[in-house]
Amino acid sequence: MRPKRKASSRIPANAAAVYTDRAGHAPNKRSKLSKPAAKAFTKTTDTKSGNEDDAIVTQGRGGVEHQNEEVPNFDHSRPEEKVGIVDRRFYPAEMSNERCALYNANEIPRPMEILDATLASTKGAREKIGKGEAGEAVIHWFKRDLRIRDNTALSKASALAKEEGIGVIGVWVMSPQDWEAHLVSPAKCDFELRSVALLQKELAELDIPLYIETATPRKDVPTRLLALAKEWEVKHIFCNLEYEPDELRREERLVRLGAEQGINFETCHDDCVVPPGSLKTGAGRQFAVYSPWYRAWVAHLHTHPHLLDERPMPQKNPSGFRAKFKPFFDCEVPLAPDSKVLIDEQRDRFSRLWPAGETAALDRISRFMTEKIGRYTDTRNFPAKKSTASVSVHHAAGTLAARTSVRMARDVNSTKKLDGGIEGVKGWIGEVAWRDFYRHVLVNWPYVCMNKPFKFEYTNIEWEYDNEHFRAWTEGRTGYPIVDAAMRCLNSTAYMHNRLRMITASFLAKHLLLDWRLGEQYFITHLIDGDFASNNGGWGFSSSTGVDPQPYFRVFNPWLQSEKFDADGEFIREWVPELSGIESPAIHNPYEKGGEAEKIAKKEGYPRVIVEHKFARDRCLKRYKAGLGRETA
Ligand SMILES: Cc1cc2nc3c(=O)[nH]c(=O)nc-3n(C[C@H](O)[C@H](O)[C@H](O)COP(=O)(O)OP(=O)(O)OC[C@H]3O[C@@H](n4cnc5c(N)ncnc54)[C@H](O)[C@@H]3O)c2cc1C
Repeated sequence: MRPKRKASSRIPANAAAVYTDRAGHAPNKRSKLSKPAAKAFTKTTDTKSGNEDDAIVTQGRGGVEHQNEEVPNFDHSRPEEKVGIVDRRFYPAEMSNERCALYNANEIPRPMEILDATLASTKGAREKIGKGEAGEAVIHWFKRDLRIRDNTALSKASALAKEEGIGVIGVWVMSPQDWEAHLVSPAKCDFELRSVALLQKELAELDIPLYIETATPRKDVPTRLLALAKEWEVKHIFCNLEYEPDELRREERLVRLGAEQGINFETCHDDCVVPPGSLKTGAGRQFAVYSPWYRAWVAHLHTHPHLLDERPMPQKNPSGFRAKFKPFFDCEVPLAPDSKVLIDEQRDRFSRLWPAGETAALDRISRFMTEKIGRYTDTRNFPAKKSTASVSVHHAAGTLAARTSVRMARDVNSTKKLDGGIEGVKGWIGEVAWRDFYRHVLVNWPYVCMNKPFKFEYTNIEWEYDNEHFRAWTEGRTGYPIVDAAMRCLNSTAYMHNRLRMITASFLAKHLLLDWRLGEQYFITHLIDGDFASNNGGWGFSSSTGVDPQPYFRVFNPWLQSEKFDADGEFIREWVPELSGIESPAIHNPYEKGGEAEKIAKKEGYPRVIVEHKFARDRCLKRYKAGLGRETA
C-alpha cells in the first residue's frame, strides 16, 4: 500500500535559494561580474589544458544505485516527486520501505561496507604500487577539507612525498552537477570558492600547487582524477572520506579502478572525531540513541587519545618543484555556476558575516574558547545572546576539523576528561559529538540519505502539501513572531541558531503538518553551514521521524518557546521590524494579548496566525498517531 498523502497544491520546493536583505526584500538584479564558470549538464573545458572533456563527476547524495539508467516510470501521482522532494533528474524514485528493511537486516551491503571490502580485496595490489618509484608527485584531493592544518590525508600525502623525495600536488574539482544534486546553497558554494582561493595562497607558501578543474557531468570525476594522475605520473592519490552514500560509492570506484591501473587511491577517516563504525552496543549494533552512544564516544576517545592529536603540517615541496609544475600554481578559482550565483551585495554581506578559510576559522574558534565557552551551557539556548561558536560553517566546509575543535576545548578545560570539568566546555564538546553521531547514523542507515526517514514506518503520516502555508513559513509570515524572526534571519544571513532551527522545524512538521522533507530541503538550499547528516538529523529529531527523536506528542508551543528563549523579545525585534515598537512581553503573541501590541501589529501589517495553535496541536497528535498505527507501505 502506498503511503497516503494529501497533495492539494503544488509546492515548488526545489526552487533556487533566494536570499533577502535585512528588510526581507529579494534581490532584483544579478551581478554583472557573475558569469558562470561552468554550466550544469554541459561539457566543460579543462581549465588547464584547454581540452574539452566529458569529465564526469559522480552521483548525487543517494541515488547511485541507479546511476546511468534511464529514469524509469515517472509516477505523477507521487507527491514527493510532484513537490520536488525527489529530484528525478538525479535520483531514482523514492525507496520502498521493504528495501529500507533489507538494509536493516544486513541483506544489502552499505556503501561503507562495499568500500571496506574493496579496500581489503585490493590491499595487496595497492601495497605493491609505487614502492621506490612513487612517480613525480603525490596528489591530495581536497574536498570537504579545505585546510592545511590538522588534515589527516594531506599530512599522510606529504609524509609519503617526503619519504620518496618528491612533492605534493593539491587538486580541487568543482562539480556543478554535484552542487545541483546535493542542493548546496549558493551561500555555501560561495563560501567554498572563497575558501579555495585562500587555500591556494596558503599552499603556495609551501610550494604546493592547487590544481583546479571544473568537471561535468559529475559521474566522471573518478576517471578524470585517474587520468590526471597518469598524465602527471602520479602513483598515489590521497583523500579524506565523506560519508554520504554517493561519495562512498565514488571513492570505492576510485579504489577499484585505481588498483587496476596501478594507482593507489588512499582514503582516510578525518571528518569525524571518532570514525564511523568504531562504536557498537553490547549486542554489537550501531547505537540509535545519543546518550549511550555519547558515553561510548567519550570512553573511546579516552582510550584512544591519539584520535585527538593534531596531524603534522604538510612539508614544503622540494626545491625545483615550483618551477616544474609552474602552470599549476596559476589555476584560476572558477566563478560559481549559474544556478548558484549570488549578486554582489549578497557576496559582500556573506563575506563580512562569514569570513572564509582556515585562518578565519581558527580565529573564530580561538575567540570562542577564551571568551564564551565557559558559559556555553547557560547561554547556548538564547539566540539574542550570540553565545555559540558559529563554527558550523567551517566544520561543514572543512576549514576547521571537528577534531581540532574538540582538542581545543579539552585543552581549555580543567581536566583532560571530555565529560568532566567546566560545564560549558563539557556541554560544548557534547554538541560537537552530535555531529559525529549523525554521521555514524548516516553510515549505518544509508537510506536516510535517500529521502527516507530513519523511522521509515512514519512515511504513513498523512502530510499536508499546502503551498500557501509553505510559502508563509519560508518568508517568515506565519503570524508566530519567533518563527518569523528565525526564518527571516535565515533568509538574510544563511544561518539560524540551533534553538530556532528546532522551533521552526517543529512548526513546519507539527503545526503546519507539512512534509518535513520540504523543510529539510529549504534549509539545505539556504544554509551556509548546510550539512546533510546534521540537517537530516535535526529535521528527524524535530519532526519525530528521525533517530533518537523528540517524542511525537511533544509539540513545541512557539509562544512558550519564545517567552523562554527570547524573553525580552530582543531577537524578534531585530528581525521583525513590524513588531519592533512593542516593548512588552506581548511581542511574543501580539494579537492574543491585545492592547497596544495588537494595535501596533495591525498598523504595521504583521500577519495573524496562519494556523491556530490548539487546532494544530490536536490535528498533529491525531495524524501522527494514525500514521503510526497504519500498515506500512
Ligand atoms: C532542523 C535542524 C537542522 C540543522 N541543520 C544543520 C546543518 O545543516 N548543518 C550543521 O552544521 N548543523 C545543523 N544543525 C545543528 C545546529 O543547529 C548547528 O550545528 C548549530 O546551530 C551551529 O551553530 P554553532 O556553530 O554556533 O554551534 P555550537 O552550539 O557552537 O556547536 C558547536 C558545533 O557542534 C556541532 N553541532 C552543534 N549542535 C549540533 C547538532 N544539533 N547537530 C549536529 N551538530 C551540532 C556543529 O558543528 C557546531 O558548529 C541543525 C539542527 C536542526 C535542529
